[in-house]
Amino acid sequence: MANPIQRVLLIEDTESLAKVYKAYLRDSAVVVEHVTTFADAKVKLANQLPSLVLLDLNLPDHDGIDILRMLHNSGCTVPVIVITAHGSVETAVEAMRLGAYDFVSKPVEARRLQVTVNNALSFYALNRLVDKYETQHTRAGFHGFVGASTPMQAVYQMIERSADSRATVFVLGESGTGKEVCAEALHQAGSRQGQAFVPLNCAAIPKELVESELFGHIKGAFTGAQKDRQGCIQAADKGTLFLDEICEMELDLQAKLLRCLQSGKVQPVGSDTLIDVDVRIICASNRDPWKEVEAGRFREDLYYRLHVVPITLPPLRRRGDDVLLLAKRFLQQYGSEEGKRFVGFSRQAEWTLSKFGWPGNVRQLQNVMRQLAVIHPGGKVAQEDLPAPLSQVVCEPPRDTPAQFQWSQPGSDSSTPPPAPVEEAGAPQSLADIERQAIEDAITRCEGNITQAASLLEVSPSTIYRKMQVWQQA
Ligand SMILES: Nc1ncnc2c1ncn2[C@@H]1O[C@H](COP(=O)(O)OP(=O)(O)OP(=O)(O)O)[C@@H](O)[C@H]1O
Repeated sequence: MANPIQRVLLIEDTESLAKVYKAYLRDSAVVVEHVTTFADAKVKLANQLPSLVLLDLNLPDHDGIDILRMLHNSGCTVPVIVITAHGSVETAVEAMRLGAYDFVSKPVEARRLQVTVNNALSFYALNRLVDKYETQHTRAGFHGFVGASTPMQAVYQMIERSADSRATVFVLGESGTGKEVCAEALHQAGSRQGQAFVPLNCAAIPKELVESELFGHIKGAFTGAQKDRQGCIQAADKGTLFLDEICEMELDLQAKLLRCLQSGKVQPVGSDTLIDVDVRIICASNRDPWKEVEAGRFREDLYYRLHVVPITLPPLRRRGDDVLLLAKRFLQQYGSEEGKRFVGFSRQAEWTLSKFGWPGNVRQLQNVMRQLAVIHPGGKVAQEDLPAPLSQVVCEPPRDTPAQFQWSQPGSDSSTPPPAPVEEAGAPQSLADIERQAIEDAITRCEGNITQAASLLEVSPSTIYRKMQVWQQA
């Protein structure tokens, strides 16, 4: 297909020079439209954007740099080549700052003009192609993420858009959905990527030590503080601090964190000195932070300071075919670590994987695949090869009726379907019911020990406690 005609808008108040430039560009396969004033240029640009603007800064009715400023402020990516007789360094710098593609001093040589115009047009065409490709292309992964589902495309876009900002991102999502992966992606996709990424899990550290972990301490600040120690905030200076499980932070510490964020200064425990820091904060929680505010466990002022850009990670059960994409990727990875080659799953195994509720999300899927890679000899994985809790699921591939699951009774042989016909099996269960049943079953099997049940299901105990709280309130 022939290339479309490229339109060049020439903004030049001297008619004779305009004629010269048009002559120079005669062989460049462009149509040159010429205006002599700022006002006419504005009208032309408002009617139709050209492929390129050739701009003389010295116009009779206005400073030409304002054309550049106008295009820049509107986010327009049309390349602008600035031509001026008054080629001062300041003007050149200002023009470049406003996004000018090139800066050409008068008298303009024919070859110089032809080369810069042709280069700018190719550059612009390429940029448009990349933009088109990026918006149309569905990504099967992004930084540490694997996933091509629509909800994950929205997550990738949010990460891309907020990566370069200093605004705090609050990552929300159930346990194991990839909140830390998201924080790292935000760091890697942004301009702080070469600097430190410091994660701090506020729930994993004894409460009395969190303050010193965050702000650092000086020697003698408390018993056991034998030397000065830098905290995470200082360690993340110029980079990113990831505060995981932020809702677990004590209220008095929340107040100190807020002061630090507002002042941009950190005060180590036991010290009078305030130290300047430049840190981008990303925080995460698997609780709803606003509910924590309402319950009086999270400061409202800190909530507003942190909850600037929320990114919610969908649970794995809402990611459609991503389950299989992830399962295959993990199995391949762990299989090759075990020196085995896997060729995928049987149809029924795929169906079970994709219809299972995955209460522990990607982390649980990861662990199931790791287990499979160890216990399975390699090749194709069948339904009966799937480890617990999937092995306990009797599933029936869909016919005309909705998908259905049952937990097999103790003593039954899951490797020998045939699955019960839908009518005999009772009413179809929702995913929430299946998840509840799985959790209750695990708790019974572990004789009420929540920690053991959590480890059996590959989720954190707090996930189970949270679910139980929801059931009690229902
Ligand atoms: N989309 C994904 N692609 C590949 N790996 C993933 C994805 N999501 C999560 N993971 C992996 O799953 C595991 C759990 O992820 P991560 O720790 O980020 O979850 P989390 O939401 O922070 O969990 P928690 O709330 O329990 O802290 C990690 O090993 C991570 O690498």
